[in-house]
Amino acid sequence: MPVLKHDIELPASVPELLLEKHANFLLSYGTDKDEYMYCMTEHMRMSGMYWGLTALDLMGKLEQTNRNEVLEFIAQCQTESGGIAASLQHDPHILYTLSAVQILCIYNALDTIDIEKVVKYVKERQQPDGSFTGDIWGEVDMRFSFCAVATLSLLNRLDVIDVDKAVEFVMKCMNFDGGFGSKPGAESHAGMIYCSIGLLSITGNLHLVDADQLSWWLCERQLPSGGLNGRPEKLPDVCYSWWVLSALTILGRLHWVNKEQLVKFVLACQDTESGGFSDRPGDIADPFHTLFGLTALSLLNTDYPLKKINPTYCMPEYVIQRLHLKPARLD
Ligand SMILES: CN(C(=O)[C@H](Cc1cnc[nH]1)NC(=O)OCc1ccccc1)[C@@H](Cc1ccccc1)C(=O)N[C@@H](Cc1c[nH]c2ccccc12)C(=O)NO
Ligand SMILES: [Zn+2]
Repeated sequence: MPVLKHDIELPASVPELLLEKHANFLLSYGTDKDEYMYCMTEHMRMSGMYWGLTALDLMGKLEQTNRNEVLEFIAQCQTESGGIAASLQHDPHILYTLSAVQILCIYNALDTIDIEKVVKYVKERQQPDGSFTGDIWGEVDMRFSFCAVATLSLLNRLDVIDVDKAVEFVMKCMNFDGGFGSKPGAESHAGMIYCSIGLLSITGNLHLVDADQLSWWLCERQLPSGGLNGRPEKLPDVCYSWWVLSALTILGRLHWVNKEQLVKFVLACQDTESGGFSDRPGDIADPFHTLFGLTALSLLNTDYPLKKINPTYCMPEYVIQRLHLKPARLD
């Protein structure tokens, strides 16, 4: 019987949090506009900026960023439809509309865009069955339901959609294992569980899930290396620390994971040369995994000097409080 290899060996010793190196990695990311990775990620530039800015704010480095340049870029990415694109000359999409609104909330600069037109664009995405399309081309995915509800709640405009129908569609995506997939019948995935629990947290419907069964499935993601995967039989990946831990925090069962082992795994994902975090020890660091490595350490209440992250919005807690938002949690 072949031994299935779904885990990795951790190095004997792992470095402490290299905070300054991670700040420099993010601050210098994208300075060389011709750099290969910078060009290859243009189609999700707005999300990339959200990952970098949120991570820098958690490390207390937001004042070292070029606020005016970012606000100017976001204003130029808003299209006639009201939706916001990932980059100049790209088409609007609900994923990047959320990322843009998240950045504007962090900078406390929502007046940079036409809010009424953003609200109209998001409202138009809702289908008769309560689901949401990502853009005008009609792809439905439960991720987009979370994007719609998160965006509208940040703008205090949840009144423009049918929230009950939105919740009804999310619950159709729940599986027998207590998890959630991208559509009714799709297999459970930690990222989708984050989106469904986040939407239920914002709309005050957490009573609809079986917290014990779902939390058990989430804790099953932890492997001997201490890392978490996104589905059974998959390799551990530092970004799944976020998808799993944020959902467990909202469900009031964060203490069910082995914190010490997970912290060791996350610290092992740091790139001691370039700075930043990679998905697994030894891989290339990127802004996406850097944000989710830091949010994991923030949720796990380590002694490192990081601001608190809000598990529902994946934004600094002080920003959510400034907006007077109180997403629900089970205690
Ligand atoms: C498009 N993405 C993905 O598919 C990543 C790929 C990956 C990274 N490590 C393992 N796979 N997967 C991913 O984000 O899966 C988690 C997930 C999936 C669906 C819904 C929510 C989260 C990543 C980008 C990426 C691509 C390739 C390599 C590294 C990062 C991505 O943009 N993820 C989205 C996931 C996400 C986060 N918050 C959300 C809120 C609503 C909807 C989606 C998201 C994101 O971070 N948006 O800000
Ligand atoms: Zn990952």
